[in-house]
Amino acid sequence: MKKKILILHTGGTISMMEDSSGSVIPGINNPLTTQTEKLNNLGDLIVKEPFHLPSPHVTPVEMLALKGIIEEEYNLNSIDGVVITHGTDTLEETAYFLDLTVQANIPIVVTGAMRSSNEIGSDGLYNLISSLRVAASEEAKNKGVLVVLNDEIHTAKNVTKTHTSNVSTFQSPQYGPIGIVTKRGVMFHHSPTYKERYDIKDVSNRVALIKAYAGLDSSLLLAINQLQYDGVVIEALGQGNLPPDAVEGIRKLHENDIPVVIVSRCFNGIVQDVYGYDGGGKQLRDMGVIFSNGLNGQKARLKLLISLSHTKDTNEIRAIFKQ
Ligand SMILES: NC(=O)C[C@H](N)C(=O)O
Repeated sequence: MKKKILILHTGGTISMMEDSSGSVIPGINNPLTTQTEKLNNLGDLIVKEPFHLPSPHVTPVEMLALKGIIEEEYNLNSIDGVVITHGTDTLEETAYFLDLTVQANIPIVVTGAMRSSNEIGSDGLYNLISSLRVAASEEAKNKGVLVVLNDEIHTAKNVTKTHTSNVSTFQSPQYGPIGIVTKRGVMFHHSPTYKERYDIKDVSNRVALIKAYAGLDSSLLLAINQLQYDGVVIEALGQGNLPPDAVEGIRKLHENDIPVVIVSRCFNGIVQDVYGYDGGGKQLRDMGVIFSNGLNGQKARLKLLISLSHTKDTNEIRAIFKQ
C-alpha cells in the first residue's frame, strides 16, 4: 500500500528559475508543484505550500509554523512521512529545529537544490524523488529529521552546507552520511544513537551568535549585554578557548544571568575544558560558560533558543546541552 506522505514546499532554489540574464528568481508557477502529478506513484501525496521564501528569509517563526503543520497532519490525517523542500542556505537550521521539536514518530526529510529548476543538470526534482523514497522507507523511522540531497542521507544534527554552489555541498564533517539512496532502494549504514525532543510554542527569545577570532575583545559581548539579549553562542577557537580580552565580556553577561554557550569554530571535534590559561576552556568552564555537544554555531543557537523557551536557569540549560 502507498504511504501517505505530506510534501511541504517552502521555496528556495529548488522552486526557482533562471532568467535569460542568469539571475535566479522565484518561478511564476512553482515547478515542483506542477510536477507533483509525476510523483504520485511514490506515495499518496498531500501537497502544501505554507510559504514561498528564499531560505535567507526563513526565521524560527516559519520553522515553528512547519512544526505545527506537521503535527496537525500527523494527528488528523495519520500521515506516514513528510518531505520538506527548502532553500539550502538555512536548510540545516530548519531541519535541526524540527529535529529537536516535532512531536511525531514518522520520517521527516528536508531537501533542496543547488541548481534552479530550468537549469541544465538541475538537481531539484531528483532530490525530491530521493527524499520521497526515504520518507516512505520503514528504515527511516526513529532516525530523527533527515536531510537528503545528492543520493546521501544525513542527520539534521550533523549535516552542514559546505560549498556555496556544488551539488555535493551537504556534508556531515564529524561522522559522514548515515545512508545512501540508490536506484534499487534506500540503505542505511548507521543509526543515530539517541533522540532529544523539546516542545516549543514561542520563538521570541533573542540569541546572538558571534565568531571568535585572533584579537577578539569584549566590545561585541558588552554590546550584546547592553542590548539585553537572552543568550549568546560563541564560535570559540579550537577546543573552546577565547582571547583573554574577551573574558571581561563573558563576566558581564554572567552578571546579568545571560547564558553563554560555546561551540568550536573548527568543523570537527567537541569543546572541552582543556586549557588553563587566561581565556582557556578551563577558565571559561569555571566562569559558568556552557559547553555544547559538537553542534555548529547556528544549530547551538537554535538549541539555546529552544532551551530558553523552557527555562532561564543556566544550570538547567547546561543540562539540556549535556544531552
Ligand atoms: N540553493 C539554494 O536554495 C540557495 C538559495 N539562496 C536559498 O537558500 O534559498
